[in-house]
Amino acid sequence: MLDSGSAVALSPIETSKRLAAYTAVDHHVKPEHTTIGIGSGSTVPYVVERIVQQGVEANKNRVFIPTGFQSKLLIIEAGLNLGDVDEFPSIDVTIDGADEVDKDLNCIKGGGACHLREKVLAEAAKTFIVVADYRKNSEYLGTTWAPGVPIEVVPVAYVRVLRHLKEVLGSPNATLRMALKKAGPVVTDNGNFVIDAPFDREKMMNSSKVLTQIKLLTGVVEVGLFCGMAKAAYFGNQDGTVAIRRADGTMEQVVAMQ
Ligand SMILES: O=C[C@H](O)[C@H](O)[C@H](O)COP(=O)(O)O
Repeated sequence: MLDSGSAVALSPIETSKRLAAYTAVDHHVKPEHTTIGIGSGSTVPYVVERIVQQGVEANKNRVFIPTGFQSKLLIIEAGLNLGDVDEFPSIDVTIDGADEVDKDLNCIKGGGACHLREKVLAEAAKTFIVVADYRKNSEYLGTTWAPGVPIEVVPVAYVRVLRHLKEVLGSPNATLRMALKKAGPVVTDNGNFVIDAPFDREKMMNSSKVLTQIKLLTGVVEVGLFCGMAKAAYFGNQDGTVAIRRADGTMEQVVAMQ
């Protein structure tokens, strides 16, 4: 799982993900960091790959905290020390993927239904960094990520929440996320369902308001809108560069180290 960077030729998209992940690790996972949050999705394996490349000595006293089942396996398979956020509630740096990131670093997350634990680890971190390929780099949320805002909801409340989203909050196409290789809905690592709720451009331009409105609905556990949380986002580009967008408004384009 973790040898994708060496012998196998990567597709342009995978190469972009790897560029972003490697650069973010090089910039933010430093020798003095001992607690590191590992996010979910298809970009994060490259984060783990780069951390492993820092060597056994660098990693022997570090603890890695996963955001779900997938990242837990990644940590174990890489031979890194596994911890949990209830034991390590303060994390030096968390690096995670995103489904879309806007110009102010607000993110849609939860395409893999992991956004509850991801948000816990993002909040627990002194530094929260996002890594993604160039397709996720948008001016406004909802531009390229069509399914909508992922919402984790307790099963007993999903019908009520869906109705409220459609009839009151202005998301007429909100749907319960269905599993692909199982009959019935996607069930999260926490035993809950996921609703995907698309909103129009005008609403998504004020994503913190959308977040607050949804979060107030009874039965909603967490919303896949991460507003004002990321310190920086790293986007791997097709030309081999990485675009870095920081929370302080600065932007930079760097040539990535392989
Ligand atoms: O629930 C899943 C997460 O929020 C992922 O971090 C997100 O879907 C991005 O995944 P990928 O790196 O595969 O695009």
